[in-house]
Order: sequence, then C-alpha cells, then structure tokens
Amino acid sequence: MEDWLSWMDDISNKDYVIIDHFLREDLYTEIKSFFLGQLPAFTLAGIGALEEHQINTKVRGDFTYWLDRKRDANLEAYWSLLDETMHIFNRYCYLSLSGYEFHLAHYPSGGHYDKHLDQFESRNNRMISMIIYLNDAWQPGDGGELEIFEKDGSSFLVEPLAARCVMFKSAEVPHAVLEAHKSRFSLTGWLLYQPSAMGKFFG
Ligand SMILES: O=C(O)CCC(=O)C(=O)O
Ligand SMILES: [Fe+2]
Repeated sequence: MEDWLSWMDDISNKDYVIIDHFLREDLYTEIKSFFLGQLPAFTLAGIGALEEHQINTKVRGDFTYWLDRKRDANLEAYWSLLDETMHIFNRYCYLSLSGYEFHLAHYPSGGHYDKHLDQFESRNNRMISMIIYLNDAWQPGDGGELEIFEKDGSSFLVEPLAARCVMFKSAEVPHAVLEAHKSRFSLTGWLLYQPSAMGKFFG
C-alpha cells in the first residue's frame, strides 16, 4: 500500500509514474504466455475513436488484440489487479473511474507510434493510460523506447523492460514509441471515466 501511495503522489505531481517490477513473476509469466498464444489473432491497429478505423502505418505500426474480461477469464489475476488499481485511483486521486479497455500490442521490427495524446477528440473518457512491458531480454540498441514529453517541451526515454509499468494522465502527457529494432510486446490500456460502450453515446 505504501508503494501505491508514492505512485499516486508521482502521478498527481508529475502526471506520470514509472514502476519497475510491477507484476509479480507468476502473473508476468501468465500474461506473457497468453500473449504469445494470441499472436496469430492480432490485427493491425488503427487510429481514432471507437472501432478506430483509420489504419495508417505511417503514424502507427503495431498489431493489437483487444482483451475481454469474460472471454479472457483466465487472466483473472490481472483483471483483479486492474480493479484494485482503479479503486486506488478513485480513493486517493479522487477520480471517478468505472471501466477500462486494454489490448495486447506487438510492434514488429520497424514499428513505431508517432507523438500523440491518448484522448480522442470525439471521445474523452480515457483518464489514465497504463502500459506494461513484456520484453524479457531488452537491450540498449533494441529501440522501441517510449518517449514522454514534459510540460516544458523536453522529453526523456523509457525502455520497455519486462514487468515495467508506466501510467500517465491520458489527456496531459504527449508520448511516442520510437522505432523498434526487434519485436516489442506490451499490454496497454486505459482506465475510463465511463465504460467504452457509453463513450459511443457521449462521444
Ligand atoms: O507501448 C507504448 O509504450 C505506448 C503505446 C501507446 O502510446 C498507445 O498505444 O497509445
Ligand atoms: Fe498512446
């Protein structure tokens, strides 16, 4: 719990937090093997809201697999961790989070994602972005760093190391993924003000 409080402090003060070893080893292994098992079902990601469907590999070159709590029930330990995370944000950051949407993402070698914000113009219910990296043997030079832009325009790089978690305020923190030089795996999602189905009505 103490850890959580200092992470909440970070995100309140700086708009982002970077947490190493966020996942327990057994949970990491479970998610990683689920990821590898689903790889054949990944599809090229689009940009924009809802079934997001503008595909533009100049902007973004990752393949994704959207998770579904009912269908992907064997990830229950992960879903409970998300429930706990939401609860803590609501309690200590006074947010009103009530849903989430998550996908697995695979950037093949050469894949990147241009600088962007995670909120869409037509749908602004993404409050917190949450990325967990699943790259076991990431080395300097492998590329695929997350670039985070600070308010003063400066930026810094975050390596996509196994079990590292990055969370930031979706509307506040511009970011990019630099070109990966080998396959780059992550579990990325958003904690929502309203469940995404509602976003369709309010968008
Ligand atoms: O994988 C990352 O480091 C960031 C991905 C991202 O920005 C996104 O999917 O919106
Ligand atoms: Fe993003």
